[in-house]
Parts: sequence; structure tokens; C-alpha cells
Amino acid sequence: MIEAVIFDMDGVLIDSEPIHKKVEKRVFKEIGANISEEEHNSYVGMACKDMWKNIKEKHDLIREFAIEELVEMGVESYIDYILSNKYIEPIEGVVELIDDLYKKDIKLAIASSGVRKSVDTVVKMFKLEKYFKVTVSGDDVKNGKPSPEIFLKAAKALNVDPKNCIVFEDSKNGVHAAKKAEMKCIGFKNLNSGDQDLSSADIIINDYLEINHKRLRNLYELS
Ligand SMILES: O=P(O)(O)OC[C@H]1O[C@@H](O)[C@H](O)[C@@H](O)[C@@H]1O
Repeated sequence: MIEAVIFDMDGVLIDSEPIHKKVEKRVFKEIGANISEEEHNSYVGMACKDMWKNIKEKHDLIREFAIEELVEMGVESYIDYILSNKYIEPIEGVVELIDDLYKKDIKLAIASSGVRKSVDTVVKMFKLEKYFKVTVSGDDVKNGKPSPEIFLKAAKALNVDPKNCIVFEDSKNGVHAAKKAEMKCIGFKNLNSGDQDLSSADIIINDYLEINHKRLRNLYELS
């Protein structure tokens, strides 16, 4: 039975992976790091600090930069970008889905690898406060996606059994995190989130119009 639905943020609520990538590419250039598109794609869905930790281990050139410094360089530009682009809207159909679930008394949360400030900015910008009393950011966990910690923390805050949660995710790292948390996972194929292998998800959708409360319930009946 469904007790809760947990939404990833970047690439699921807001089409922001291209913004992250743009900002990160600028930082790569500034510090002289040569990161291939394939390597960059493998970090989608990870907390910024984990991405930089991985890059530091692989690329000698950026040893001199502290992780906190690298995180800071990207985060501020991301927030400035979304705040100064007032036309940015939620991904089509997602707010209608959230509203429908809310009206059916399904508990809701956001679990995003983004920093706390980014999560709060997006929730406020899209006026989602009413729906999401629980939000867990990358700053709130020790181990980011693909570790299941962020989803387990959200389930705990909602006071629900992880097995009764459904997660919406657009990245390979996020889908793995959800499945390790023993939750159902709907892979949202967002072409702007790069080439993401969502094959571990229970179902994959291309559009929120493909999903509704009834189809979510069916996920449990089929298993
Ligand atoms: O978990 P979410 O909301 O998809 O967040 C993912 C993003 O979180 C950010 O902090 C990273 O810098 C991005 O590169 C990453 O893709």
C-alpha cells in the first residue's frame, strides 16, 4: 500500500540538470579540470560535495582546492541563475500530480542531493510549501545518493515504512539509492538530465501524464 511519495528535485520537479552542468563546466574551466561528458554524467544526482570528492581523487590538477571552496563556487551561481530567470517553471504535469496525491492524503517529501539553500529556494519559488512539510537535502545526510540514507531519512521524518514509499527519480544514482532503500521507484526519463540508465526502476515514464494515483497503486498490486 502507498503511504508516501518522495520526489527527487533536480530533473524531477525543476528541469535544472542543464543549469547544474553549465555552472559546473564553468568551474571545471576556471580550475583547469578536464572532465569528459561521460564522467560528468556519472555524477548527476550526486551531492555536489561527493562529485568534487570523486573528481579530486581522479584528477591531480585540482588537489589544491578544498572541497568546500569548490562546492561554494557552483552553488551560488546555481541559485543566482534560477532566481534571476523568473520564467523557470516546474516540469509540466508534476504540480498537478503532487496536488492529486496531496488531496488523496498521501504523505509527500522531497529528497534532493542539492544543498539546503537550493532546496528551500526551489520550494519557495514554485510555492510548494503546502505540499512538502518534509524536505531532506544533501546537507542533511552523511552519505549522499547512491546511498539510500537520504530516502530512509525522508521516510523516517514522514513516519512511514520505506517499503510503502514510491520515489520519483531521473538519475541512475537516485534510482539506485531508492532501490537500496527498498522503495518502489519510478524512473522519470528526462532527456535534459543526460544519458541516465534508469533500468533498475520499477517503471520508467517519459511524461507525468502517464502516471496517476491509480497507476501508483497498481505498482503494489503487481509485486
Ligand atoms: O538529488 P537531485 O535533486 O537530483 O540533485 C542533484 C544535483 O545536486 C547538486 O547538488 C549537484 O551539484 C548536481 O550536479 C546534481 O545533479
